[in-house]
Amino acid sequence: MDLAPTSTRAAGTVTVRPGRPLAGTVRVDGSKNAALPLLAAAASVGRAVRLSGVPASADVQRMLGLLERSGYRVARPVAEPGTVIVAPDKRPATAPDLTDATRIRASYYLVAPLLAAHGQAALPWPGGCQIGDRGMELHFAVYEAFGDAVLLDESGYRVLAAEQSRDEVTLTLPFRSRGASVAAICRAVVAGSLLELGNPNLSPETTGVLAALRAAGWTAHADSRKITLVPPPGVASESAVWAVPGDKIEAGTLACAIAATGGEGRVEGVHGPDLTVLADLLNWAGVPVTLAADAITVHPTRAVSGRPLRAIASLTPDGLDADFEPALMALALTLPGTHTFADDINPGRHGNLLPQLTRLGAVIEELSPTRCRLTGPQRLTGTTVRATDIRTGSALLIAGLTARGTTTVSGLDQLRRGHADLPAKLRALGADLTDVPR
Ligand SMILES: CC(=O)N[C@H]1[C@@H](OP(=O)(O)OP(=O)(O)OC[C@H]2O[C@@H](n3ccc(=O)[nH]c3=O)[C@H](O)[C@@H]2O)O[C@H](CO)[C@@H](O)[C@@H]1O
Ligand SMILES: C=C(OP(=O)(O)O)C(=O)O
Repeated sequence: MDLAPTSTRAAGTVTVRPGRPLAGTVRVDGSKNAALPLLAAAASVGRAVRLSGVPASADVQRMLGLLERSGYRVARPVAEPGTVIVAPDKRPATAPDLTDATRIRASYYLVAPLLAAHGQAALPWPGGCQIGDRGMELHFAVYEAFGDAVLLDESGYRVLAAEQSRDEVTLTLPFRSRGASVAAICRAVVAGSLLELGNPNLSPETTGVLAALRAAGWTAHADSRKITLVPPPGVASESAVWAVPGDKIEAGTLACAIAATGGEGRVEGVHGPDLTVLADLLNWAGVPVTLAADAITVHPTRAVSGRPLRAIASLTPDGLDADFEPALMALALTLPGTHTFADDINPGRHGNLLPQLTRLGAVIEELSPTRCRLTGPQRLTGTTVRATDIRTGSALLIAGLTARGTTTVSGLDQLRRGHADLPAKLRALGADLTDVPR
């Protein structure tokens, strides 16, 4: 069963009009970028895992369909929306058709589950947001460190499992790739190997997988130097119970939207510490926010700070997640001061985002293809714009809330890849958003 990624009834375009400052309380969904690696880890552990908080976003639904076709049973208890139970299934007689793996970046997480089910993984090159050249050579170095063979061609890649699993695998990543770190963790789980991974990614999405494995019997340690993962001494058969954390990017986006309209509100259902870097930036720039264990609150702005926002995406521990940057840019257009932005991780992001904001009248100085500067506040004027990728879509909704007149945002299918329904959450805070029927 392919779990239909996008409802054909869902609007492809939305109109946004400015109105009252956003206010109220809203709850985020589970995080796409946390759910995807947790699903891969669940399929890698070789027993049933009950995962709650699984969002209805299109990429996650597509991943569930891919797992089903890869040899995993995916049950959805009707009485528990958002919960799935992933368990090994009978191995399909024929090689699975995974051509739609090309639609999402995170299809790379399927390698370990496929190796567990079939001894090999044959996948097309991944897709997802078109935000620059998005390599996979670190993933291949990971598999080779486990003794696997990797074969590449124009259409995709094949990983053939090592004949003999290695007791211990040690490798150091050249940079802190989240995808390659999770790939190494899931591969170690399938191989039953002890893993020492140097220079790891320590984003909450990666450490969340380690926490889930700990709950299932693995011993895991992570610091900025390395991740150590030790398999459990025996084979456990009881099912594991994991939860997808609330979406930190959705929470940050909603906080930026509230702040951009000069409103006040509370965004719940998120792990507060995941928003520390964002909250520090907002407070510095004069947007008062407070974090609780499970929420971020945006308070009314009291004084105009004029302090420059510096939103520099980074893979280092405690760095700013690149996916926050577009929403911060839309917010900065309302804040006094000269603000700087950089996303060297996703080199095509600004190439998507800046032309769309410019259509709304934003004046942004491009310092390089990945760095820019703008001085706020700026007066935007509504026009038609396009959500070329998930986070550009989020930024355009925020910008539309502050622009004069009507902003028409098309390409909502992109936005829904990452958020089941971000417009509905904005409406719950009072935003004037209207779906345009297809
Ligand atoms: C599904 C998911 O979680 N996607 C996120 C993930 O994407 P992505 O999978 O790109 O993230 P990684 O952290 O693995 O990679 C960071 C950068 O290094 C590049 N790279 C990575 C591996 C490799 O073998 N070769 C290579 O060149 C990637 O193309 C990317 O430009 O992190 C990005 C940066 O935080 C986020 O914007 C994405 O939302
Ligand atoms: C870039 C993103 O997604 P993906 O890596 O899945 O394309 C994103 O979530 O903003």
